Amino acid sequence: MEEKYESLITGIIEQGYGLVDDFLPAPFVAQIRTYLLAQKAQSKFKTAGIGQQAAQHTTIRNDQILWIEPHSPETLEARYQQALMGFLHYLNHSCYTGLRSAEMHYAFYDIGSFYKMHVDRFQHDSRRQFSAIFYLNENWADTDGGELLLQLPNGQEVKIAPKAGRFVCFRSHELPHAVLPAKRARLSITAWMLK
Ligand SMILES: O=C(O)CCC(=O)C(=O)O
Ligand SMILES: [Fe+2]
Repeated sequence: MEEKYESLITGIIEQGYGLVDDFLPAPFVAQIRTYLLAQKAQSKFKTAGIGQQAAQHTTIRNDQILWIEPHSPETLEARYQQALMGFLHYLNHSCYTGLRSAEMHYAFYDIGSFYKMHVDRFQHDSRRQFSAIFYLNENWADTDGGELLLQLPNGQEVKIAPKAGRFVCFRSHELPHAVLPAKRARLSITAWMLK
């Protein structure tokens, strides 16, 4: 994993975001995707909100989410948490980031769902330091939309397709970003590393 962690950090420092493909092996991605869909089928997802009161503003975002509990007893979730915490500890050792924990949820963007331009930090809570998104969508085509749109510090915009196994990370308070409307269901795990 170290090479992947290094490449993520270099990306964050040099261009404002890090991206690696095959963050975890494809069979794992397929399994956790199936698990997500099973949770969805059991109506465990809720329409996402905005801010700490989680008020619903479906003109800003209309995805559905399911929080993953810390230290999950579910093996698949524990494996993802292990990989993410590995990165968190690597960041602390190499960049003195002082991160303590992570919070994360599954996200399900149904056809037509989006999340308008925003930053990930709450107004009165600055604990969120890094945002990290792991995508679970096999055979995502350019025509499927649903890209993550990043507004980079240099003024450029980049569009990132939510392809299975892809992991993207950036500083939560620095980088405005949006999710463009998806033309097919778009599945992911979003995490925040907290101070
Ligand atoms: O799924 C993505 O690509 C980004 C999600 C996001 O910005 C968020 O949940 O805050
Ligand atoms: Fe976000």
